[in-house]
Amino acid sequence: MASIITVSGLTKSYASGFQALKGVDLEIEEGEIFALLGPNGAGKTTMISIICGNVRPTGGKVTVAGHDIVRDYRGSRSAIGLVPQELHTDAFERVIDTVRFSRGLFGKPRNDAHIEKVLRDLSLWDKRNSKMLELSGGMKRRVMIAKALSHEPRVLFLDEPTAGVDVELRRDMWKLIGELRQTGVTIILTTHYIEEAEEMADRVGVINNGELILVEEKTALMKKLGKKTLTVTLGERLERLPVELGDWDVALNADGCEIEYVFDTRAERTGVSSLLRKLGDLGIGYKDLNTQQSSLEDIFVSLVHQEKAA
Ligand SMILES: Nc1ncnc2c1ncn2[C@@H]1O[C@H](COP(=O)(O)OP(=O)(O)OP(=O)(O)O)[C@@H](O)[C@H]1O
Repeated sequence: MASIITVSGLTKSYASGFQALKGVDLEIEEGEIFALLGPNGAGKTTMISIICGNVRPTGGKVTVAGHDIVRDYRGSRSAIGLVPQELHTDAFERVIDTVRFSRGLFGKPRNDAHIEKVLRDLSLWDKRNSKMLELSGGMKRRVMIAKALSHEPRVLFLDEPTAGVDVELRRDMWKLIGELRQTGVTIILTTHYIEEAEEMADRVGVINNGELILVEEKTALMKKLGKKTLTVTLGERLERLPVELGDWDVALNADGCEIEYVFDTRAERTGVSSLLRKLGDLGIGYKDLNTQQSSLEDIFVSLVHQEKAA
């Protein structure tokens, strides 16, 4: 698939001398949902701000829809819709006016049909004449997305789209973002919520300390780096783990009714069959076996941890 954003050798040193980005290379494919993960201060906002033309890079090159972000700022910026973290709109402005106004900022002619489509897609059409102060928090967030989509961008940046919202609203937002992708827009989101990336992203990038330490298809990433946990539901409750199981990374859980064994799926010998044999030898019966892939969160924590150790 064609790239809609190309980032090569991107560096950023702030006036303080702090190097926030240390040579980032990244290609974003048209139509994908890309999640950028990273701990606080990793460089996510710096990178997005550079791509959107709000912060000047120190070195490297970025193009958006074929436009160089420095030499052709207007061309690249008009291909981008940015939904910032903070909600800022005039409390007394009507929904439809604030969305129309955003379109006007890009010098685009009025297009009522497009504005109506955006508001309908975001379930805001019924609220078009409401003042901003009359809306719930979730609706206000949707208005920010409507504003970002008002000038028909090809790429939508969402900076922590669900920061500080309740679980239900977060799920609504995920559904909405999934629906937006059906319209063909490329979506890049930053998030601290790993389950957000796990739920929605096609690819995941992990940035740490100004470096992109990993970019991978989400499913491949979870398979490749994942560990699995085998849960053995015991026939009878155990008081304690037999010493004979000391060779395996096992724990006794669920009040003595389950043994959990964490193993590396990539290992030549996972230890699963020998563990089960050993249980048989010890006369420990089981009722059920279940394996579970480790979450993106486990993978992320271990990646960042490895980097720190290195
Ligand atoms: N204007 C600035 N001047 C100096 N340093 C800055 C400036 N803006 C950001 N930084 C530093 O650059 C680093 C990266 O910041 P950035 O905001 O890009 O991180 P982030 O990954 O978005 O973090 P968070 O998840 O906390 O928003 C941080 O150490 C930050 O203190």
